[in-house]
Amino acid sequence: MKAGAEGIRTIGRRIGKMRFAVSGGVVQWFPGHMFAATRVIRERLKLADLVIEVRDARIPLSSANEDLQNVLSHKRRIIALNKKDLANPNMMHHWIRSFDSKKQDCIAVNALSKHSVSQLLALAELKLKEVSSKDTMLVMVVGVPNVGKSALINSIHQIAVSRFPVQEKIKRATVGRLPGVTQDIAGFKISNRPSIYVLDTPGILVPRIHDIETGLKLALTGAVKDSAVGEERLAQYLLAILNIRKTPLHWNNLMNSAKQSDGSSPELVERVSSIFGNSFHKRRKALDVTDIMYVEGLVKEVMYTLFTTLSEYDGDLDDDACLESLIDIQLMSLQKPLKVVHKSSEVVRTMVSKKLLTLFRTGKLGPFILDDVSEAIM
Ligand SMILES: Nc1nc2c(ncn2[C@@H]2O[C@H](COP(=O)(O)OP(=O)(O)OP(=O)(O)O)[C@@H](O)[C@H]2O)c(=O)[nH]1
Repeated sequence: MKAGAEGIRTIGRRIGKMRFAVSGGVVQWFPGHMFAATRVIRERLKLADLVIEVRDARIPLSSANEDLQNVLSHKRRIIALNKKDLANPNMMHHWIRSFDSKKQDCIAVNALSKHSVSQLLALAELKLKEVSSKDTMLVMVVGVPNVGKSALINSIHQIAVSRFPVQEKIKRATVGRLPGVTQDIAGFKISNRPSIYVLDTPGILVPRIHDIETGLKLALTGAVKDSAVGEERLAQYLLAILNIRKTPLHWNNLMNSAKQSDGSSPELVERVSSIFGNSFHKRRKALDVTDIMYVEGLVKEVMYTLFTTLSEYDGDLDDDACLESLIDIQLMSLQKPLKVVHKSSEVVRTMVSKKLLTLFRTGKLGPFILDDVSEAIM
């Protein structure tokens, strides 16, 4: 196996030209309601004293909405890089520094953690108090689909209720010139003197897909529906990234023990035990072979399969055709650890792809950041 050292940007350019990427054309997925929502957001933004723009920490650049960047950059704005638990912390550090250097407030958050969301709210309060002497201020949450806006609003709601048990929701005058579009704006109170309210309905922005790679990234992280791209194409993209970055080679802690594995289902407990050593037996007793152990074993098997297929591959990975052939081998080899059984190889590839995507999206394959910080613009 040979592969040159490549930066993420070069990887992106290269992948964008590969057969699986080009074959389906540029990713397009713009449900009509999103365009209407963007119009409403533009109107509402006029009322907001501060905007929390939620982006996916795994794609800090690709999850921005370009159409509104002009408007947003003239507002007081905090960029919340959400799902930080799924993002590589070292690379995240570089991203935060990059935003800082452009005087853009930015914070990495986990919308599912109240502690993390409290930190975001503290920053929002600080920013508002610094610059405004108004008695009542409004914070608006916006972001492209699936970045965690609702999860964030839910956590904010819980924090708001714990601070102000009897929540007074505020009402504002009709917003927007369009008939039938949201008449009132309601929010959760998070602070007194000044009164700060966070609008309870997040704004959904249309992601801007300029190239194939951006589309694939948005789909891989869930901002664009899988069906707009196709699961297999997405899995091929994911495998291309993993192989070019040589990520499976870093999973080498599994190498020795898992070599004895044969991949058959009844052997799972023994194989997992060989990977985890004695600690597995202790945990297994305590948990009585729970689903968690099953998934952990499965993940280790997947990692080991990707590790062996990559390390044993003797083609030149700088060559696109070789990389594609490795990806093909891997998609078929993953059938066993992912326990996919079907007569049709097409169905097998789709099912393997779906399961692999789930592992990636739930962070089971480790934390990632797919965007290149050197391309950062706001
Ligand atoms: N791991 C992780 N998952 C998160 C986080 N925030 C949200 N999620 C998950 O991401 C998925 C999407 O979250 P939502 O809050 O529905 O995202 P949204 O931006 O409101 O999505 P739309 O309604 O499509 O615009 C859900 O499964 C959440 O549980 C986070 O910080 N970490």
